[in-house]
Amino acid sequence: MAAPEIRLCDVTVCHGRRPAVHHLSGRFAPGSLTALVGPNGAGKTTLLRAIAGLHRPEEGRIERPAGARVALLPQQAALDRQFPIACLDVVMLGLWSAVGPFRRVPRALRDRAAEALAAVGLAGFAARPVGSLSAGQFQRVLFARLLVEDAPVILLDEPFNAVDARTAADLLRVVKRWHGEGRTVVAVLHDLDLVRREFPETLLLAREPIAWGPTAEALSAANRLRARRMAEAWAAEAEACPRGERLAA
Ligand SMILES: Nc1ncnc2c1ncn2[C@@H]1O[C@H](COP(=O)(O)OP(=O)(O)OP(=O)(O)O)[C@@H](O)[C@H]1O
Repeated sequence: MAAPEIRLCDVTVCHGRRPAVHHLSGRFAPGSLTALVGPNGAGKTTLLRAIAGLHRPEEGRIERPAGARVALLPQQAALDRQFPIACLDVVMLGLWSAVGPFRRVPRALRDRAAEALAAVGLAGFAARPVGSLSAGQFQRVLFARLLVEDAPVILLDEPFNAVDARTAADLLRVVKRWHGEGRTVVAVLHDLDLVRREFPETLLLAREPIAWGPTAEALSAANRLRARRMAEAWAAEAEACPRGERLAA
């Protein structure tokens, strides 16, 4: 799979006037596997949403080739599961770009969605309402949706949160398969041991970029300390500094 490059050019993303990501530059190389780490409130979710095109940067640019598809796995906590929808229907939501809105899903694609459920260990769950699933089972359904979406760029927001060790190991295998297929994968993670073991690249963010590169270097003790200090020092009411001011500094 030919994954596109994603380039961030001096990107600042705000909520209101407050920056969640401040003057970030760098690139996700095609086919790279990157952990996005940082303290709570460091801007990780906001950055993923901006890369997915759901939040426009106030300053700077996020460059990717026109038409390059990006799939996003949101945090489970951000999703409402109390609506009457079956597992297979959730998986088929990943087909909307192939099928189009309000169109009947062709048989072959329905079969593909059922195969994706089986691939994440949920064969026989097609008709189960998602409200009846455990957190780990629901995460498997969301991974099945990503499987059918088949995007060259995959963004995962805390993919192993609230799942047990076996589910995490199964889902990690899926992530590694995507990486092996040449897709570009970015995952927000808090488990630094897991990051060191499994993720070759790391972007350490504390609203300001702290480090971006090979994981061992990015997660050095000095960088982690700098990230913690930056997070503690950031005033909640601080506003973004304009680019010109920054360049002059
Ligand atoms: N919808 C919103 N409206 C206003 N402020 C927001 C909104 N979403 C996030 N923020 C603020 O932006 C900052 C970054 O939040 P974000 O969720 O991107 O951080 P995070 O690194 O993903 O945090 P965590 O590790 O806790 O999930 C925080 O100060 C947060 O309060």
